[in-house]
Amino acid sequence: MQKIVVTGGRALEGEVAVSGAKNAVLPILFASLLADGPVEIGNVPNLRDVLTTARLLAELGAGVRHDVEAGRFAIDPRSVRDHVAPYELVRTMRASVLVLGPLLARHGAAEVSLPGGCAIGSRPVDLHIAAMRALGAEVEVEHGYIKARAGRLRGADIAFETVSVGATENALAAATLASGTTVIDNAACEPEIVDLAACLVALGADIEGAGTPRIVVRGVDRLGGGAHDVLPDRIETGTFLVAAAMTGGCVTATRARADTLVAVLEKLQEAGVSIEVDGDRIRADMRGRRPRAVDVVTAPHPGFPTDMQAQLMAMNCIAEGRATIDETIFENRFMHVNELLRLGADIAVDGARATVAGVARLSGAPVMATDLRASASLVLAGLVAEGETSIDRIYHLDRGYERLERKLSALGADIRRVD
Ligand SMILES: CC(=O)N[C@H]1[C@@H](OP(=O)(O)OP(=O)(O)OC[C@H]2O[C@@H](n3ccc(=O)[nH]c3=O)[C@H](O)[C@@H]2O)O[C@H](CO)[C@@H](O)[C@@H]1O
Ligand SMILES: C=C(OP(=O)(O)O)C(=O)O
Repeated sequence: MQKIVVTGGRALEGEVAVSGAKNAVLPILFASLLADGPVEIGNVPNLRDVLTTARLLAELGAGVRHDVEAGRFAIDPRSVRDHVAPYELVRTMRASVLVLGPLLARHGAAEVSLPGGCAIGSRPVDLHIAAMRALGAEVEVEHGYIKARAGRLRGADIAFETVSVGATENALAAATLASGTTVIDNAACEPEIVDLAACLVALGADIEGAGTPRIVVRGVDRLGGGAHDVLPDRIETGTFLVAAAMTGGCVTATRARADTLVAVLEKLQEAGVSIEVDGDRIRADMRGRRPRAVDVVTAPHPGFPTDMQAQLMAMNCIAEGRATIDETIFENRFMHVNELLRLGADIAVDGARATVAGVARLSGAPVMATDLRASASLVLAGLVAEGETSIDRIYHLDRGYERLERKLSALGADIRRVD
């Protein structure tokens, strides 16, 4: 199994180009199933989750061409004949549940394996199912599968009791082909929802309010082919900026979107990082300084993203002072704590709150990645730990970061992937 080996101590300097957002490209690729013409998606990151999505789309019968180097995907959904998303694929990628709405709306049937729990929490799908039912589908859960059937879906009022990114995306996609109008209340406001809506509109959908808690979708009879470029990954961007803050370096993230990560930029400024935004470039300058510890409470957008929590915790581990981190989205998203402790961090966890006291130095050790952002936090800690840190199980990292070790190495890190 591959590992990443980092030797800490180098300040990162230079420019790094941000890839397309994992959490936007996955719902968008699934939503292409709604169209009855070819769909071209650009700025597609080369990630394990994207390859899994391509396999799932191909398994359903879609024509799929993936130009990895150009970051382009061409999908022809007209040849889709199957409507089953099998366990073997779904279990490796929770976002597979996003195939439910598009398949149901376009083909009147979908069987999607329950994604199951994962390291960060139980991750139920009750809100996805309730939304499909509200749109007129019959949905049963049996033998580990969500089995849904419908004639044409009917527009409905859907008020989510909890903000869910995925359930909002499934409801939004399905509603585009429903008869009549759908109003989604308490919708997630993440930038990836806005990007999905922009792609659907490019295919001919009629959507208003994406990015606000109320989305209105007027159903149309068909979606045609079209093209869309995926927005930059705000979590990857944030990870590079934290790397600059932790190593006392100066990094410019290019092809980035500062407006999608305001809460993260504010926290970095509070930690003492000088942030400059110039168009699609974000520069984090921390030369000659050590970060101050900052309190963080994760929340739905525009709050501080749970997907940056582990990285901020890594920063607090070597910051000056003590700070608390409250994880309010997922009940078990502190899997990185035990591994950071192995590197010499001082962290105490009490329920959903971690209290981190900054230490003057971390020391390298073998550690194990448990989930995607936990892996990123261990790489970040490794960048400043004395000696060598080797990170095992990096298939988690490859699910959501494109060639992270190459990008960090280009910024001057001593990091390599080994077999
Ligand atoms: C592919 C993708 O975009 N993944 C992101 C998406 O995950 P995902 O869409 O799975 O996360 P949700 O926004 O749905 O989850 C938010 C909360 O709602 C709960 N919930 C969710 C659905 C449901 O049917 N019932 C229910 O109770 C979850 O357990 C969680 O506590 O948003 C998360 C929160 O920003 C991010 O961490 C993930 O990176
Ligand atoms: C939790 C994440 O992703 P997923 O929902 O795909 O597991 C993430 O991107 O940090």
